[in-house]
Amino acid sequence: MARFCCACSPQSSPLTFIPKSSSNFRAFTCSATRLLSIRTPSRRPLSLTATLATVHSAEASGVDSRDKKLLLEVKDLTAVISESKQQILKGVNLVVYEGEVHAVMGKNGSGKSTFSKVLVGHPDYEVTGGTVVFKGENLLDMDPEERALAGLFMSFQSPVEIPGVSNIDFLNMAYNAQRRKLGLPELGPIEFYGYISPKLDIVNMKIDFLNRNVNEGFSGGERKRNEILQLAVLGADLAILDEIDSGLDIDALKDVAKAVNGLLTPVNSVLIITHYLRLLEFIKPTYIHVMEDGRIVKTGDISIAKVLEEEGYKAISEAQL
Ligand SMILES: Nc1ncnc2c1ncn2[C@@H]1O[C@H](COP(=O)(O)OP(=O)(O)OP(=O)(O)O)[C@@H](O)[C@H]1O
Repeated sequence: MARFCCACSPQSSPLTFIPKSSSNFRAFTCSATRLLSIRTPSRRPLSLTATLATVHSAEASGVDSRDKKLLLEVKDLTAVISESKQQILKGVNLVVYEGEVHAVMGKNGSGKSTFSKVLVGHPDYEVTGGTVVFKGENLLDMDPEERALAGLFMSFQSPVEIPGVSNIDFLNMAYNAQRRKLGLPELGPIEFYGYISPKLDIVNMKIDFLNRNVNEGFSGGERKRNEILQLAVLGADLAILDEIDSGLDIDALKDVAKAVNGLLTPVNSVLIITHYLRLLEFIKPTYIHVMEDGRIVKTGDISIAKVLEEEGYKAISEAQL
């Protein structure tokens, strides 16, 4: 089933709801506007060298990749900022199979969000090299809407507000746009209410949030829950969650992690961008990648996050020597 992240007007085809720039989340690219991861020498774990090897995901697990279906394959991806032509991604390689949870960690400014935005086709960035294959198709050939319809969902680091549009109307439109594309009948307001109501429990959100304008006046934590609600409504083969844990209190973090875990199936995958081990203790990642200066420089298991938490990124750099 094809899935996507957000949609626009009831008349328009479903469109990926992409903020124009990180600093101006009220500007959108589509007709949505109208709508509205070591060491210190003495403490280095024995297994560290193996853990920190830069390896292909399947090789890292020892799992025979023939048993799993390939979902996403990124090879030598390079990208620049469209306006300035400054290179941010300098050759990203990543392989995601169905049912896997990948976490991308890395210092501020290492390129994590840029990588995820490039995957969903954000216009702020221009791909200058490499390939991205998603479910056997060339992702880079698709516009953002097609990427969403192909099953890519992204929750942004700073979810946008949509003044004048209620959450339930927005989600209903998005869901119906998806159904139209699939040749399915649309759900009217009452049917959609029946569909979405149980999903509120997944993210522990009160029903009142459905009638409020999208993200308007929402606290940071409420915005993040709302993002996961969108994911629960629309579904995704690959959900990219950019710092879904930022600004969450402990209970909210657990709720969001539980919701994400509840949405995981053997055939879909999650790419989580995070700075903290605490989220990864709730959503157990299959692999952790460390991004540095626009490249994934390390791949391994949860122990990477543990070492990072204790010793910081210096440990990663030292381990490379
Ligand atoms: N649209 C843009 N315009 C100007 N600079 C940009 C733009 N997008 C990204 N950058 C720059 O690219 C670099 C990587 O940014 P990015 O947001 O991808 O980092 P990050 O690893 O996600 O950081 P953080 O952990 O702080 O969220 C940063 O130096 C950032 O300032």
